[in-house]
Formats: sequence, C-alpha cells, structure tokens
Amino acid sequence: MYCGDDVSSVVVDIGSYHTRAGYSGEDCPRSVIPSYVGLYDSQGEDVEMIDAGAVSQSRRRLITGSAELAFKRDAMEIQPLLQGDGIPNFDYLEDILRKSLIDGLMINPKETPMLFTEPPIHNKEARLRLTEFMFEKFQAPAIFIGKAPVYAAFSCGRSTAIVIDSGHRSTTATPVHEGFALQKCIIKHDIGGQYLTQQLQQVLEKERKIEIAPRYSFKKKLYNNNGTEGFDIMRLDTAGVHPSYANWCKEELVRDVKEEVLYVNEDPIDERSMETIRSTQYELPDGTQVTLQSERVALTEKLFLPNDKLASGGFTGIHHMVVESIGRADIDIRRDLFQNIVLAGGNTLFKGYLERLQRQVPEISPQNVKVKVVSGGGGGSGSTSGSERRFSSWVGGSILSSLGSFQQMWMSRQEFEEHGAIMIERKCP
Ligand SMILES: Nc1ncnc2c1ncn2[C@@H]1O[C@H](COP(=O)(O)OP(=O)(O)OP(=O)(O)O)[C@@H](O)[C@H]1O
Repeated sequence: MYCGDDVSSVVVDIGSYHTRAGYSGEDCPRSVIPSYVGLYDSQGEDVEMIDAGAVSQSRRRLITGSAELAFKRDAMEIQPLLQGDGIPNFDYLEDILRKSLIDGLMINPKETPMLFTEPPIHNKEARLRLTEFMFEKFQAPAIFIGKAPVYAAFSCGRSTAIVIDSGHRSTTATPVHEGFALQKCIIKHDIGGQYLTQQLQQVLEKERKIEIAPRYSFKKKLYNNNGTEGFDIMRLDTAGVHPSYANWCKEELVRDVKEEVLYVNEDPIDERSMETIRSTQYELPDGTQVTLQSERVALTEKLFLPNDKLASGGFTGIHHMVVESIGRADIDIRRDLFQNIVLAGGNTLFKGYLERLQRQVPEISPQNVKVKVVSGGGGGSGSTSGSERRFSSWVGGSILSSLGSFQQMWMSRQEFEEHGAIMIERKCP
C-alpha cells in the first residue's frame, strides 16, 4: 500500500491527439499538449551549446509541446506518440511526460502518485510496459491505471452507463457496470475526428483545388494605398520542410475549419435537403476564403451512415454502435444503459451531435425503453453544451484520485518491485 505523507497526486490522460495532465481534484487539466514529437538533426545547435573543443554531435533531437512544434525547423519530422494500438517508442512518451509533468505541472515525478487512463479494451502487455516505464524511468512512488470510459461515466456521477468516446482516431462504445468496463460488449471503430479532418482536406484540396498554405509558407506584408489597407502575401521557400511536418501543419488548419464550420444535422438528411443548408465562410491564415455549404453537414453525416471502407469493418453508424453494444450486455442492465448514454471525447463536440443520437437511438431500440443521452465531463445531467466533454475521462480520474477512500488503491513502486506484474491486475482491475 502507498503510504506517502503527501497525498497530492496527478492525473494523466494520454490520447492520440492530446496528452492531458493536471492535479487531482481540479476541474480540468492544466497541461494539454499534442501527442506528437518533432525529430530533427541537432548538429548545428549542439555545436553552439557545448563548449569549444567538445566533440560535435550529430544526433536526432526530440521536441514536444505546441509552441515548439509550431516553430518550423529544417527537415523536422513529425511522429505520433500512439501508433496502432500502442506506444512504439517510449522515448517519445518520456519527452511528452517530462513536458507535461515537469514543465507544465512543475511536479517532481519521484514524489507524486500518478493516475493514468487507458483505452477500454484490456491490454495487459500495454499496462505492464507503462508500469515498468513509470517506475524505472520516472521513479514514480505509486501509480494507478484505469479505463477511460469508467472515468468518463464517473465525471457525470454515474457508475453504470454506456460511454460513447469519440476522439481523434477512433470511437468506442463501452458499457460500464458498477465501475467496471464490460469487456465483451465493447465495440470500437476507426472513425474519429481525424477521419473527418482528412475527408474535409480532400474536399478542399482535391475537389475545390484550394491551396492550404501553412503559416510557415508565407509572409504577410501590410500595405496602405492612399488609406486603403490590405495584405500582400509573399510565398517563402519551403524546400527543406519534411513532408510529415507539412501534412501535420495542413491538417491542423483543416481541423480548425472543421471545428468552426461543421455541425451535425439533428435529423438524417439527404442530398437534396443538403442544398438548403446555409453557407458559411472561413478565412485561412493567408487570406484565402473557403465557402462551405452542403459539406457542413454532409461530412458529419458519415458518422451515422454505414461505411465498409473503414479498416475496422462493419461500421453502421454511431447509433447502431450504441444499440449493438447494449445488446451484448446482460439483459438486466440494458434498461439502465439506455437511460445513461454518456458522450465523451472531442469528436462528439459538434453542435447537434447529442441531439442526433437522442433522436436516432430510440428509433432502433426496443419498444418501451427510455433513452437518455448526456454529456460527460461534469457538464451535469442532461447538459447539451459541455466542452468539458473532451476532458471527461481526465475529470473522472481527477474526482476518483482525490477521494480519501481511493488513497489505499495506489500501486506503490515497492509493491510492484516485490510482487511483479501480478500486482497490476490485483490493484488496477
Ligand atoms: N469543438 C469541436 N468540434 C468538433 N470536433 C472537435 C472539437 N474539439 C475537438 N474536436 C476534435 O476532437 C478530436 C480530439 O478529440 P480528443 O481530444 O478526445 O482525442 P484524443 O483523446 O486525444 O484521441 P483518442 O481518443 O483517439 O485517443 C480532434 O479530431 C478534434 O478535431
């Protein structure tokens, strides 16, 4: 059992888009940084930094953090922290955690218990690797690992719910019963915010032939012609930019367009009705105007339509994921699950998303069953706004780890060193 003097702890939620970290008991994470690293050849920098006479080093330097990644460096490559189902390179995680915990939260990891979220599908190997890494590399005094959807349910005061967590790369439906994620009922599909961003990017670049110019690729110069002000755009040489960095920057611009302009129509909508959608304009950083009309709903409509092109196969729409997942649960708890559909993750933040599920789930649910969709993240029962939703797993972890009764749940480094991997499953069921 962990018996440290200081029970202040931190919560870390590692997502495929962002890594969120903050103090237990607080309402939202204080550090939210991209789950990406930049890699570049640091030879020139090292020569400047080290004493004259020291051997010049040629090695790949790793950087993390929004501001650092926004600064273009020649041939800097961008790599995601999460690939496939795991973390292929723990050096990336080390850098991201140092940035979050030491620079962001200013804590000493050797003295601070840390609660981690993990994806709902149980992965013993991934938990073991994370545990070993945190105890060996960071010398953490104690950690705890728990399922993200369980925390998302806690974040809105529920221990039984079905959590629809739609983030950057995927969407999962996870029934949670009395604080446990029901493994056999989980449904996961490779559709999330990144899919919609990429679809929108295709529309803009391939269909509309719009050039998406990242901020590093031009300079704006203010002119004043007899009182008329405007900007001249000067294109810059981008020959040294690594393709992965160029793509990442473009995707970031399109992501912003997507978040600002797209929404979910409250009812299913056909192509003809889409013609009546009000058009809206968005100005890209170089001044290019983008006008979107039917695409504003056509792209998000894909979340509710069958799609057999996804790698996960057999996607029939988010509402079907809800009903199918509940259908796999014990019959005694299905009614409870239908009444507690909790939304979590950034990709559920589109205007109209909650209302659309609230409308479509009952259409395919058993008769006489009451359906209620709520927002995770402490937005309160029935909250329909709740940008807290994108932090809901973090918020649930924050609530749990600040409870007095939780303090005996931590898995200490000593316990792990004495008993090994078996301790993880015992302490973090
Ligand atoms: N207001 C918004 N409207 C629409 N989409 C949004 C909004 N805010 C964030 N998103 C999208 O949500 C996604 C990120 O969600 P989230 O932060 O939950 O992901 P993550 O937890 O890092 O990823 P994952 O769950 O795949 O591990 C991005 O694709 C982003 O564009």
